[in-house]
Amino acid sequence: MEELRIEENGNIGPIDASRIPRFAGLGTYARLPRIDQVPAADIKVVGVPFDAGVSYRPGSRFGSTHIRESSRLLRPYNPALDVSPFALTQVADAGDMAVNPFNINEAIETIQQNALDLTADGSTLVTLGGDHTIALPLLRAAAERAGAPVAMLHFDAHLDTWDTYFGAEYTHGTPFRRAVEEGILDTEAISHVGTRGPLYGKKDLEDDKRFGFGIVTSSDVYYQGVNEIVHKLRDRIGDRPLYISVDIDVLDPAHAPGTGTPEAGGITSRELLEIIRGLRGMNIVGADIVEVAPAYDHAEMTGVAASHVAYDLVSLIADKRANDKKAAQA
Ligand SMILES: N=C(N)NCCCC(=O)O
Ligand SMILES: [Zn+2]
Ligand SMILES: [Zn+2]
Repeated sequence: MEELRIEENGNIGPIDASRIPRFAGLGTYARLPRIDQVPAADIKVVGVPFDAGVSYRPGSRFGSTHIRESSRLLRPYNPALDVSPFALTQVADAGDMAVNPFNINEAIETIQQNALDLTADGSTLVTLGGDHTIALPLLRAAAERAGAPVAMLHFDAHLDTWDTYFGAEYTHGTPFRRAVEEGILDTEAISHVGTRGPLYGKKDLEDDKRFGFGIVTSSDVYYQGVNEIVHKLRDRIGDRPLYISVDIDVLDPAHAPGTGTPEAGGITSRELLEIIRGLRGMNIVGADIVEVAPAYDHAEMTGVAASHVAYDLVSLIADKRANDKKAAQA
């Protein structure tokens, strides 16, 4: 069937939902073109269906597909930011990385290499996971492309700075300890947002602090509010190259039941989106949304939340790229 797409400023956008029902046809993220349907892309949405690093419920290998399927209702104009991301930049769906489900070390190598290949043209990646293990190779690639350690905002119920599970170093609970050890994070500008729930011991927090992480807990979001938190985060990060990692379990299980390690007392999807929107103008060099496990989802709640988080991240990146381009031409 012919794909009737919206085209603006020479950018090939989503299939037009006023001419082809949004529930029809094969699903890419936001019904955007595939990478092979555009000459070049500024922003690439890519899936990493990998969940061999999980400590509890499996299933986030199906997250990338679920987020795409839950993104059919997205529309091309983002009024919260006054941005039309797909008109400002060329955004495309780069499909899924083919990652070995039986060998974590090989999977990590593949993800890092694919991320480097995809960004060789200067484009920015927004990755749909997959479990949180994948953030490590994505961060390695982001730091290599930035030519320096990167700042990071990590939205999660969990610290993910634990050391090992069953002796394994590369798991979804350990990516950010490895990243600090590898020197790929700018430890002056790294923060968790939304953490909560029981830990193994007080030492978890002591270790985490020693690595340089700041913490904005889920309770802090409740008591301080979004504006104050955005202000503090912006201050800490400034214009450093910034990687954003969003574990969907940062949301309360009431907002995102479809995840592997749910914790009560989380932030709302509104709070998460508002904090993300508050990052407008920052130098985002890559982002991921991980830990969506559709077998535990209901009515696509988790998928819709994740697809909207990706949409606001794409909007921020598109806005910044368009403004930088304008400034360079002036
Ligand atoms: N990254 C996520 N979602 N969870 C980590 C939980 C590690 C644990 O089982 O203690
Ligand atoms: Zn988590
Ligand atoms: Zn996590």
